[in-house]
Amino acid sequence: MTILIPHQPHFGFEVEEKGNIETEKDLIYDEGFVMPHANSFGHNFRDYDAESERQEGVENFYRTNHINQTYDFVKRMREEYGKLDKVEMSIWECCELLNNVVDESDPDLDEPQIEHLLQTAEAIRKDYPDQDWLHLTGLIHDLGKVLLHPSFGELPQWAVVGDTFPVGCAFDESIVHHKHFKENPDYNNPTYNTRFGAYEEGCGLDKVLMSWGHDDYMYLVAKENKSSLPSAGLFIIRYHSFYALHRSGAYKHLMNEEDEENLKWLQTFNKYDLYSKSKVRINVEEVKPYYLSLIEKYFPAKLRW
Ligand SMILES: O[C@H]1[C@H](O)[C@@H](O)[C@H](O)[C@@H](O)[C@H]1O
Ligand SMILES: [Fe+2]
Ligand SMILES: [Fe+2]
Repeated sequence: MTILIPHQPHFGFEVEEKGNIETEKDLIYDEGFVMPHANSFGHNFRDYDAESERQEGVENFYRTNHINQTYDFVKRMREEYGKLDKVEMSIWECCELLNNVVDESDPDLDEPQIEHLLQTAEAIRKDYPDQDWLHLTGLIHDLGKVLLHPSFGELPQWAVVGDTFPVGCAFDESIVHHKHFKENPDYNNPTYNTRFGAYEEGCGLDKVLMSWGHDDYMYLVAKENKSSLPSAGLFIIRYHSFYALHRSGAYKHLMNEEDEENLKWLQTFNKYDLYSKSKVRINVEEVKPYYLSLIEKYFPAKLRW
């Protein structure tokens, strides 16, 4: 089976597809999975200009996010949260904790987070039954949102969720609500506001500081706790909110060869992350044993967060 994206703007990259589907009626396949044409609110997915009350909140979110995510801020957060001295818990305990947090940046989702995690993972599992690492990546990719929880200092939304982007070089125009960067102190700083800024051509994304949030934090948690997920899994977790790259093709000049390889998996993953968002609930108890077995395979029983 293949997930096909209706009315999808150009991706900027060739995405590996497992088949070609041309007409809308073809969107219905094997087990009846239908790619939704609209999100739960009746809008296109990721329509940041749709007029609604929810959008106003989303734009406010991005305004604060764009003003405050500076190079210095990101460095400080990476140092502080890289210590992993806040909590000790298992991956599943974290999934449960996440259920109490709300993501104010997302125009497509108002379901509890655990639903989104399982919807993503289960949709991938149907299409890629043999890639168990990718199922688990689906389950855990958003766990970094626990930073919103009181036991993590209750970080504000703008420091946890939303799309991410590099800091330390110019903010690309393709970033959602780009205009609000004008109020970011780095915007007028000549060290940080050029195409390369603090970086060099082909230096590799690992060298690039990304705006602070749930992606990079969860990557640090997985890496430091010695997860055996393959490099593509860690890359997906770390850059899944980097739409300027994986959707618009910006910042490619900072990538190295390994990034290019991993990006293919990220683009595959993104379809499931985005288009599986729906009101269809997954039976948690039914699928829990399967995911617990994957967690056991790729992670220690308790992790430092
Ligand atoms: O609003 C969403 C949400 O916060 C997702 O978890 C993140 O990965 C997306 O990039 C963002 O647009
Ligand atoms: Fe996310
Ligand atoms: Fe997600």
